Amino acid sequence: MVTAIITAAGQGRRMGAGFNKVLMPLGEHPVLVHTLSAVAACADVNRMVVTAAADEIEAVKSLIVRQGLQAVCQVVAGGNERQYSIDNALSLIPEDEDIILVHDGARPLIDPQLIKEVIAAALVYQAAVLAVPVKDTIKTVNNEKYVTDTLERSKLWAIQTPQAFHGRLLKEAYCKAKQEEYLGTDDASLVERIGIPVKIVAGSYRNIKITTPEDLIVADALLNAGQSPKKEAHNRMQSVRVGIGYDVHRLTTGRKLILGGVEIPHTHGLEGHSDADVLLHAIKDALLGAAALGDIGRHFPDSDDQYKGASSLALLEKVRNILFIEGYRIINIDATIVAQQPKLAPYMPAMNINVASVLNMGAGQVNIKATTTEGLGFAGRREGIAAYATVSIIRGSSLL
Ligand SMILES: Nc1ccn([C@@H]2O[C@H](COP(=O)(O)OP(=O)(O)OP(=O)(O)O)[C@@H](O)[C@H]2O)c(=O)n1
Ligand SMILES: C[C@](O)(CO)[C@H](O)COP(=O)(O)O
Repeated sequence: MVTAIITAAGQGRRMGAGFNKVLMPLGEHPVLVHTLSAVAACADVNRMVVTAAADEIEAVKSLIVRQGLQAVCQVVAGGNERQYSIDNALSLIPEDEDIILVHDGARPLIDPQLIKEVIAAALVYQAAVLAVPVKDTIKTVNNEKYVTDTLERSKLWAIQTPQAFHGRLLKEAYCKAKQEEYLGTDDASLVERIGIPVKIVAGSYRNIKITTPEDLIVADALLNAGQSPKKEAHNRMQSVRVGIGYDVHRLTTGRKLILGGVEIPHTHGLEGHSDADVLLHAIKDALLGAAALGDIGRHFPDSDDQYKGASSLALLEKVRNILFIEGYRIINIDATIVAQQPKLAPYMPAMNINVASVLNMGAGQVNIKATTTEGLGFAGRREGIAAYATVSIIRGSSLL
């Protein structure tokens, strides 16, 4: 289960509007409504806990009801600092929650796909945050306003929210910070203090935090510009890449024949360390290849017992997460199975659905086909089955 804490209990002092900036209008709705809608649009988030100032709880509850989110959204009173608000929210979340995600109510332009990516990264790395490379030169300055140091920009990233963590880990980090009276400006800094490495996931320059009055103007302009592919592409350095995968497994008796995650009745099955799903192996190699991330042997070595008999569909999901973490989305997959027997046509639709659903793709983005070799070669002699796959992926576009 994934719970998202949405922080909305601030006062908006730097905005200087005299009331909470997350309740200020942006386009047709208050800032907080944009944020809640974006988080609710991420299918990987199961429920939300929203922090609200004691005297704004009713206002926040009514926004939640207006959005029809009351079944999945709880409201909790905030504290004097962002960190204390989150501490209150944590007390409503079960000890064994898989992932707890924290997102600023004041970041209304978050792309639901980026929420998905940071959750996927947290599942793999325990702790993950969205971030973008800084654009300005950053210097440290002393109390007399003299520069004391110029930091090396290539190593500097501006940290955003959402930030996602294994549930127990975030609770432990908050507990330690409380005991030691440490006050951080983000959640990852609390986790860093207990010695856990935090993984960076490429964020977006659109994901601004509404803090001062000009931020509202910028957010309004970005909202009006919508999901302009040109702007988003420019911001996230769009690039399309292709990959190829090829695999062969020997046919043998006493094994199941599994292709595209579908068990196919046959006299023979494929030999292998995992379930030997030759089609999914070719697709995974193509995906990793397109992202220049090696191959399945590197990520899931057959010398490792945890992959003995492993489901290739489960490993395909891991490959998807690896690509998400690197900021890639999959455009399309085309694959061919080379098998003399059995006849595979009746099983193609089920294979197509399996691949598309695990990779969060539409059925029309995946094409699986099969051919015989007219009796020629190892496939023709029914000694083995081969599969070829080509894929294209894109980085830096929210179009898919
Ligand atoms: N005690 C607090 C302080 C902040 N927040 C929330 O945390 C997010 C980030 O905080 P910030 O931008 O600092 O908001 P404010 O505290 O409202 O702004 P300011 O610091 O200018 O007063 C905001 O969504 C804010 O509502 C919160 O839930 N509880
Ligand atoms: C968590 C955060 O949004 C990461 O950039 C930021 O640190 C919040 O700071 P704030 O002063 O509470 O706005």
